[in-house]
Amino acid sequence: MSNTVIAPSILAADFARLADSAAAVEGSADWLHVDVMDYHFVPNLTIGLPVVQSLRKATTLPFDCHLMIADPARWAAQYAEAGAYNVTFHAEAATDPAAIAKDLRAAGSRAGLAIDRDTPVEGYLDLLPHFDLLLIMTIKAGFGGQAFIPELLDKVRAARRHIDTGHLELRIEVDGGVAEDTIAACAEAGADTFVAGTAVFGAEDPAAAVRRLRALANG
Ligand SMILES: O=C(CO)[C@@H](O)[C@H](O)COP(=O)(O)O
Repeated sequence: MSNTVIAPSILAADFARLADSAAAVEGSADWLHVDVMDYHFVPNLTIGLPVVQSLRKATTLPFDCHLMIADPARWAAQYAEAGAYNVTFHAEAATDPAAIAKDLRAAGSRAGLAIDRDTPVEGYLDLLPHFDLLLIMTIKAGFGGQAFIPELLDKVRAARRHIDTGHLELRIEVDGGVAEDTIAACAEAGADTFVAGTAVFGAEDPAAAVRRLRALANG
């Protein structure tokens, strides 16, 4: 059975019709990726806890919340309490990532650690046993629709080696510019979890786009 997870990013959806956008990929997607940006950690502002709480009631898809926020120690567990399946925060914004991961698990979600474009992954590999997912950005965090940066797959390769050698149970997620022409390279590098915004919600048929991405990831 395939281990592949496809997580459409609602950043590329119509924000006036978020529930309809979620419904469009129910049955084809595995998770719904929810980008939370606070205009401090990144220069963009999207949605926060009240929207996540409301949207949680509107779809059965598990939420993969990606917190691009300056103070994850203060907010992350509240997304778990709001019903997120997975909550990922940025290594660059955390003074004690393992403590936040512990809080997330105690609050009932899985814990994810995100590494932005300019952050080497090596300094965080020893923390991975505290996490369920490692998100490696394949763009600079902050905006959808950017061009995929293939050089960043070296971080995926390094993380995959470390995870497999250490027999760790951890997903590797890639996010940014993941599309039909880039997803196979991400899978080959060792990613098993794929965020795609424009490639899904920019397509005429989002569910068909998810199916195509899954087929390409699975080779
Ligand atoms: O976290 C982010 C942006 O910072 C992403 O989740 C984007 O939403 C990906 O969008 P596409 O590159 O797939 O359009």
